[in-house]
Amino acid sequence: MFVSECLNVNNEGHLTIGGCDTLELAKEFGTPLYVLDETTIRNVCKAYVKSFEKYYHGNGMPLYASKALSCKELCRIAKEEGLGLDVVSGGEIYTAVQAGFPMEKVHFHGNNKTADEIRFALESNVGKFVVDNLYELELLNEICGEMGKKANISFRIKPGVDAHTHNFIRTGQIDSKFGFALETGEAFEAVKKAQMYDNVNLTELHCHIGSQIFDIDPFVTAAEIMLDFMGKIHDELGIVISELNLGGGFGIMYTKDDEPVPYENYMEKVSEAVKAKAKEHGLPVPYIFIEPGRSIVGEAGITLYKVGGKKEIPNVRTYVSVDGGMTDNIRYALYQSAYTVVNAGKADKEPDEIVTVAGKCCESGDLVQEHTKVAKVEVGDTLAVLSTGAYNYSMASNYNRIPRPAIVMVKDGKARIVVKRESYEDIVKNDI
Ligand SMILES: Cc1ncc(COP(=O)(O)O)c(C=O)c1O
Ligand SMILES: N[C@@H](CCCC[NH3+])C(=O)O
Repeated sequence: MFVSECLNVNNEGHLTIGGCDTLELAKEFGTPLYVLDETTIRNVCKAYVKSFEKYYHGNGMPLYASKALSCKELCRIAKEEGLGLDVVSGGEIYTAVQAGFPMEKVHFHGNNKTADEIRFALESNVGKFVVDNLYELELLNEICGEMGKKANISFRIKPGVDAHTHNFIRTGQIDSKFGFALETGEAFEAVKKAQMYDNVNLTELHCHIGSQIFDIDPFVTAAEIMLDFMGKIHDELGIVISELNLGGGFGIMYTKDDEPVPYENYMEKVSEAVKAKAKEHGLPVPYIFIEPGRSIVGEAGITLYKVGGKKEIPNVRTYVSVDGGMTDNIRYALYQSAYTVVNAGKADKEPDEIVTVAGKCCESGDLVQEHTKVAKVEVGDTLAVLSTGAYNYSMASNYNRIPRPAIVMVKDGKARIVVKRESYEDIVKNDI
C-alpha cells in the first residue's frame, strides 16, 4: 500500500515511519510537519557509494544535490556517508560551511552566480565551479585573479538529450537556460577559451538532462555524447579532460504507478558506456561524479497535516482542508505532481473516499492533491502525504505569512527536531 519501505502500520492502525507513530509525532511536534527517516536516507547514500565501488572501482563519487533539501543535518549525513555536495547558491554553500562539510568536495552550480557568491565560494574553498556560460568564466577568472586563487572548473554542457519528464524539469535539450550547447559549437569554443585564462583550470565536463526520469537510455546516451565530446577535445586540442559529471535526475516513487530503476542498473549501464567510449577514443576512463538529490531524500520524507474542514461540492468534488499546502509543498501547484495521501490514523483501512486535499492559502490553486482516494476523512484526522522529502521544504515559502514547518528526523522509534518550526517572530524579523 505504501510507496516507501520506511512506512508501516502499527497495531492501532496508525501509519508509522522509522518506528514512530505518525499520530504521536503530530501530537508532539505539531502540524504541518515534515518527517524524515534517517535510515532510508543513509541506505540510499550507501547504495550509491557501493555501486561506485562495484562498477567504477571507486573511481568516482556521488554528490548529494542539496537543492533537494538543504539543511545542516543533511550535510552532516552526506559527509558521514562519504558523499560530496552539489550546491547552487551562496545559501547552500553557507549551510555546508556551517555543517562542517569538507568544502573541497563541494561543486558549485548555477546559471547566474553573482560576484558575491563567487567570492564567498572561493573564500570557502569550494572544490569546483560548474561554469554555465562565458560571462561567468570571465568573471570567475577575474575574481580569482583579485583574490590570488586558481579555481578548478567544469563546463555545464547541454548534450541535446531530451529526457521524458515534466517540461519544467527537462534540462538536456537545446532550448534550456542551463549550460553550453554542443550542436552549435558553443561548448567547443568555451573549452578553447578556458585555455586562455590563467586563473581557472578546466578538469571536468558536466551534464544534467533533467529530473524524475525513469528511463536508463537517456542517461546512457548523454554519457556517450559527453565521451564523444571529450574525444573531440583530445583529438583536436590535445587536451585530456579527466573528470565527467553526469548529473542527477533519477526518478522516485510518488505513487504505485511509478517504477524507479534500481541505482545499480543505472550505474552498471552507464559505466559500461563510459568505459567502452573511453576505449574507442583512446582516453583514460574518467573519474565520474553523479548528483542525485530527489532519490536520496524523496522517499524518506512524509508530511503530516491536520484536517480542519470538509466541504462537499455536489456532483463535483469534496474538499478537505489541511493546515499547510502550497507554502510547504508547491509541487502540485507547479507541476500537478502526483502524491499518495494516507489517512494516518486509519492506515489499515481500505481507501474508500475520493477527496481533493486543499491547502490553507488564499489561492484557489493551493491544492496538495486532487481526486485522491483515502480512508474516510473526518475533521480532526491527520493526513500523511508520502514521498515529500525532496523539493518540499527546499521550495517552501512564507506566502500569506505562514511559518515554515519543522523537520523531524526519525530513527529506530526515536524522533528529533533537525529544523525548528518558524515562529511569527521569524516572519517579521527582517521587517523594518
Ligand atoms: C545540475 C543538477 N544536478 C543535480 C540535480 C538533482 O536532480 P535530482 O534531484 O533529480 O536527482 C539537479 C536538479 O534537477 C540539477 O539541476
Ligand atoms: N524542483 C523540481 C525539480 C527541479 C530540479 C532541480 N534542477 C521538483 O520538485 O521536481
